[in-house]
Amino acid sequence: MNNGINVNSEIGKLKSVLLHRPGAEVENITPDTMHQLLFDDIPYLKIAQKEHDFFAQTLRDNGAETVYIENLATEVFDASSDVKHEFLDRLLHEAGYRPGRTYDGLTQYLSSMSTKEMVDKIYAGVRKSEVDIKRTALSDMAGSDAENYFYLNPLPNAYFTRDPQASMGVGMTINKMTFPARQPESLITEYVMANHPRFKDTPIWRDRNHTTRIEGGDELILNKTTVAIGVSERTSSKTIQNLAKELFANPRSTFDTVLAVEIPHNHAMMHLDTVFTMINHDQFTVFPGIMDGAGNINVFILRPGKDGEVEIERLYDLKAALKKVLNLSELDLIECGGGDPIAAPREQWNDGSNTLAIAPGEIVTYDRNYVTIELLKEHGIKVHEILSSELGRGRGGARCMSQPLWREDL
Ligand SMILES: NC(=[NH2+])NCCC[C@H](N)C(=O)O
Repeated sequence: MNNGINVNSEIGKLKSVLLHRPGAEVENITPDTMHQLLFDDIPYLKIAQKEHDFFAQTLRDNGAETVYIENLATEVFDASSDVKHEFLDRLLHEAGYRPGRTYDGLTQYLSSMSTKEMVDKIYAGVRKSEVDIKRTALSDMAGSDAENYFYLNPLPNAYFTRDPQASMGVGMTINKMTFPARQPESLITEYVMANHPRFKDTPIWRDRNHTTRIEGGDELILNKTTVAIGVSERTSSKTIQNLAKELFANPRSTFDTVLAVEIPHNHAMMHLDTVFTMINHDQFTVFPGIMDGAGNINVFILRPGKDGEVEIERLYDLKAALKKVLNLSELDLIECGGGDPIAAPREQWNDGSNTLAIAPGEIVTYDRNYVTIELLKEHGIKVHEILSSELGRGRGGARCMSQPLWREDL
């Protein structure tokens, strides 16, 4: 076991990774709620679990320890009932409950379970019909509260462990998520990071108690000194500048360059890693749809400036910007779907650009994106294919489903 965090690249050999096995929460999606829950369909849970287990086994077979966030949270709450009760209080507060009949009823209900059952229940969601709370207010009977079947909504996106936090060097960002559907996920991270002995003394570069947003799918570690961050539907430019300031100033951080990449703001490309991933020292996957007709895209290089300020250089060419920050004379951008006008968007939609590097030039990716896979192989990449019928319905691939905790340094 490797204690703490060590992630100084996207491609160093993967030694330890944080996962969440999809559970009952996935069966608490309905056609009425799926869009608000950020899903495009309702996965078949039994198959989604099989596919997820296959993914996890692939990572273990290749030398990575798989750590499940639900187990870390259970360990934390088992170790201290004070921490457990403080967490429940925060969770209920953030869901809008204040001490009173519903708050007390939910606290009692959740505390009566074993800790593991409680954690699983928090992911699954708590239905109104399963708790005995007298409901007498008008809002219980009329309006949108009455229409909602849940006291606590399910967290079906939790198997995309990439997003609520991001390992960066020896530290982490714990993220303020954009949509309410995902906000409790990073509260769980906060409690794990603050209380699990495994992460004692881990620096938190930025916590979730902010109004501006960032998500892990936008945070890519290019090397020990450089991160790329998407300006996206989920991550704001303000957050990026503030985080850059913190990374440049904090003596425990090794980062002195942030590359901000502006991508279209829409659901199919909600994070940078849905359109761009690093797979080798000088090789990347990229979805051509992020550039305009002339091949341009807004990229910004942020570096330490005078008096603790951040200096910003604007460029319009992703390749040129990457060469500059990585100090490379050549690099290989491999287009999703080979850049074909039909195959590229189809495979991007199914996370063809969302690859997880487990070593330099060696990746894990969904089997269904065969056009991209062929091309990757032609470019010398070693590909481990994983099953993808159900998992992809939540719009995330191998990178989204994994949060590296430890990579070997290059
Ligand atoms: N790193 C990623 N690209 N994660 C994908 C997350 C997908 C999830 N349904 C969401 O919308 O939040």
